[in-house]
Amino acid sequence: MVALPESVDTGAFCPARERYAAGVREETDMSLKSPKAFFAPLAVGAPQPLREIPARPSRAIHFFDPSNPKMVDKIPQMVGTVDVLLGNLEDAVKADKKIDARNGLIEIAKNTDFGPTQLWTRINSLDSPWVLDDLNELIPAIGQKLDVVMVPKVQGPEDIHYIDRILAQLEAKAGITKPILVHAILETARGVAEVEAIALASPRMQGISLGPADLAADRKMKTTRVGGGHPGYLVRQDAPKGADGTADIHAARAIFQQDLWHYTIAKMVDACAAAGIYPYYGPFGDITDVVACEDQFRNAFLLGCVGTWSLHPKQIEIANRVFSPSVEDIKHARRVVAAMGDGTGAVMLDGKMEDDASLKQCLVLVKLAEELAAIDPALKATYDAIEVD
Ligand SMILES: CC(C)(COP(=O)(O)OP(=O)(O)OC[C@H]1O[C@@H](n2cnc3c(N)ncnc32)[C@H](O)[C@@H]1OP(=O)(O)O)[C@@H](O)C(=O)NCCC(=O)NCCSC(=O)C[C@H](O)C(=O)O
Ligand SMILES: [Mg+2]
Repeated sequence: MVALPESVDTGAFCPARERYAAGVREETDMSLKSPKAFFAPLAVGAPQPLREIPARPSRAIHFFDPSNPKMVDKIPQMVGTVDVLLGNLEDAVKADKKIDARNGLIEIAKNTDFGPTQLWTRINSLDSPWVLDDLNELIPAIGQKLDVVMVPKVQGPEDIHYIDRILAQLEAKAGITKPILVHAILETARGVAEVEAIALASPRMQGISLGPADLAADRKMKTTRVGGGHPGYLVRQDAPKGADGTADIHAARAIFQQDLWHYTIAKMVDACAAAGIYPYYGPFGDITDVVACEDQFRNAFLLGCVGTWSLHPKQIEIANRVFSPSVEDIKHARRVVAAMGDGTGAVMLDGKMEDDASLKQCLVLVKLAEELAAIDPALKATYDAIEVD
């Protein structure tokens, strides 16, 4: 039993202090060196870290500015139509609105029943004058309702360790019973180089999103956009031979625009999959080009991402559709599952060989469809109506 020092204020009830006073020290491990210590709470009285990140649907992480009354008005009616509502405190919120945004988020969180919709926030960057107050004020006020804290401009695992410890201290002080998860944005060159270490930095790590705009600036790419492609990043078809046998470089040739983000998304997906956490595409800034937005989202879905950001209400429907397996995919997946019986061996289906590896891919889709159907009644009805021939 450890007695509290005389100097400690024993006024208001504080669960962490009570536990500390009772000598509950063995639950934490300050060394952080052994694999066992990885799952120890980082502050006495903080909730036990999760051993597995729950697979909660998060097709669209919808950004809103809690200092913008027009956006705030729309939040209650968005509950249930989007998987994640994210109160953004960082970029896109004007400097003189930072405090309003933080207070606005606290108000919305307190006064809204989020039902099946998750509540996330994006805090200010770790080098900003606002981040410490963001955490100090949000966690005691609404920590029990916050599912995930998104951390921008993460450079390496040390940034996650820093947030991890502060969250544990604040959770303990506020008596929060479920651990708040952490999501990193991949938007610095060093962050990309360290993505595997970031993904493994804490049991709180829920996932990682691509931040193409800041990443482009940090890498000194020569683009001026928020995500999406670029017409100059292309491959051109070979020139046909001219009459003199040399290449006719002026002949009409097909050009194929390439994906600027393929390498980074693939690297992020591998890091997340290896760590058991979830990868996301980020923002698509051309709000009017819903077609290219859908293409970018679909590329990310096919590569392994589970969701994306939506910046405008019109992007929510696109994300929900693209990040839900199609009827055709589920129909095919169920046929393969049925045809593969106990899952071993190989069979022919429509002229194609199916084996345990293609079965496993099909099971990824079937499992995702089940998870989405559990929270989306319209999608459930669609999937239930599928008839497998
Ligand atoms: C992009 C916007 C600035 C567009 O806003 P606006 O011009 O007002 O659009 P509309 O007139 O079409 O809006 C119609 C109504 O819908 C409301 N609205 C708009 N956006 C939202 C929203 N996100 N959530 C809720 N409601 C919204 C408008 O207020 C209109 O209402 P009304 O007048 O009553 O009909 C704007 O959409 C916006 O600011 N979006 C969020 C931008 C954002 O969060 N950016 C930060 C994320 S991207 C980033 O940070 C980059 C990344 O980190 C990286 O590095 O890559
Ligand atoms: Mg950014």
